Amino acid sequence: MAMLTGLLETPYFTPGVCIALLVILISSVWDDLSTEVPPQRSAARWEELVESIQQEGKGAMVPVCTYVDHGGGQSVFQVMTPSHPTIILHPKYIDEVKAHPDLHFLEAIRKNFFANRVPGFEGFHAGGGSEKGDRILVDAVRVNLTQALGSLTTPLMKETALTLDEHFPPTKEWTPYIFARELPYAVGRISTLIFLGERAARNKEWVNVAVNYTIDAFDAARALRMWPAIMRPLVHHFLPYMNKVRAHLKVGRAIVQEEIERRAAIREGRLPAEETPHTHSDSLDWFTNLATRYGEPYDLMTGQMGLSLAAIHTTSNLLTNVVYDLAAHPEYFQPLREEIKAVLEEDGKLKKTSLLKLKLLDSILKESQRMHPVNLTSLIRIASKKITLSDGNIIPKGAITAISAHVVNEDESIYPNAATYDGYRFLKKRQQPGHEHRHQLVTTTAESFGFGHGVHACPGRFFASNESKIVLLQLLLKYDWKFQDGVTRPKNLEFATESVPDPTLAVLFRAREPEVDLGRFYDLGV
Ligand code: HEM
Repeated sequence: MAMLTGLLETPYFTPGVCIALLVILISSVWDDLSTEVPPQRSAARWEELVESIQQEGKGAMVPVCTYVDHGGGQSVFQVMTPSHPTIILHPKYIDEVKAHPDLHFLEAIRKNFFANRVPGFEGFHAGGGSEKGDRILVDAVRVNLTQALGSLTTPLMKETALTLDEHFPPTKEWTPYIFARELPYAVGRISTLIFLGERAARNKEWVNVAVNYTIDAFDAARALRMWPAIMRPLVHHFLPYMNKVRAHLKVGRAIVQEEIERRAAIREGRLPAEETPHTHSDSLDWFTNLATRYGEPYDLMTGQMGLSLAAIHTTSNLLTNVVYDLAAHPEYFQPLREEIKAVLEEDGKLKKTSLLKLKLLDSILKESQRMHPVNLTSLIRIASKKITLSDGNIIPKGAITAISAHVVNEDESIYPNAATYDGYRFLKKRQQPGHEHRHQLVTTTAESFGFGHGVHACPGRFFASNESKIVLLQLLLKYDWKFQDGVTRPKNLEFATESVPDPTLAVLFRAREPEVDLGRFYDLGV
């Protein structure tokens, strides 16, 4: 006690404590400090970005593709993105990167989203950082979801029909919809049916969280990056965007918890089984089983947010690009409808294999993805060691890297007339002997990596493909759509590495009589 009193009385005590606290603070944010983008170079809020990009000359960020085009043929160079300096690699390195043991995908995401140091970004760190924890989300999607696809086509067909009727009520008159803004809620509902069951899918509060957590978390990250790293542990408490993100998590957690408890009550006989619309095993079951198998604790709620982050806006982005591309090329409507009609009539019901037969639809999706990938780079990684590439180029330890996608997507030797939209492009490629499977939407290669490539290639792409085809086949049979008079296919908004279809454009929709009675393919009476 006397020693403690003596210590408190020394003139070194207060400065010593202050220095110790400063050291703790600096070391806790050192990772961010060491690679900080100066706040004035950080991107503004999303709405401001859209506005600034639309008013030419005020762009807050220069798109990465500008650097690639003007990079003087360099195959490795560094750019500032809103989050970190990023080393952009030419696609010729893709085979070296795709399975490199010292280049890590989830670590890169963790770094971009403050490594779980700021409450609110838990959805980006669903696995908690352990190897087994991280595998739970990936395996749930790669194994459980993909294996279930065969039994999911009918529920997807039904939910899509109900969802489209709600979000795009069919009318005889041409009706304008801001499609890009409305679609994420439709995709959010349809995806939730598969991830979390019917009750959550029909719960608007949940769909709102699932859709807006992603948007607000990206905004919050941008807002937080406007502050120097050393200030972030303090300012995050006061930023309105951060509070919004944390509010989403709170609402989402309550809904997931209620669903968990409801299912437990049914299992234990406290609620009658018939009250549950839980018709198929879903991510709550998959996560729980995998967590038990791997002996790893797992937060089911953050797993859900991880799924929403990965699935909703990526799929909506692809579908919006297809809708814009088809509005610009209405000559594809008829052949697509004929293909769908032929397959539905031949199969009598929509099977997983029916979707494989929709080869023109597959080609159309892949062409839109080629011309408008969701990200202008792919295979984003962080180097855990200094890496020397095969040609001697060096990636320093701790650097974030990404492969430029548009160099390949616009390569005339791979895609002749690359700047011209050709909905038949991949169908024709598949017609070459031996190439039947090489050019499907879900196939990733060194020439087509909109879903990534290699060990981290998107495990959700089989589901995304099926879901997209089901939404499109219903849109095509039930509606005509077009741009308003004088409007042409809007250019996507590109900033840093992101590419987003114009989120403000009104597309005109009008109901039509489907060639096939779609009611036969699902039972809306349930
Ligand atoms: C059109 C829709 C989609 C696109 C364009 C897309 C794209 C991607 C890309 C580019 C990656 C990173 C791959 C890499 O770096 O090598 C990725 C990873 C991932 N995606 Fe998707 N994705 C889509 C839909 C989905 C869906 C629907 C799900 C879930 C059901 C999903 C779950 C995941 C997961 C869990 C990862 C992480 C993989 C890992 O850690 O190894 N994605 N996705």
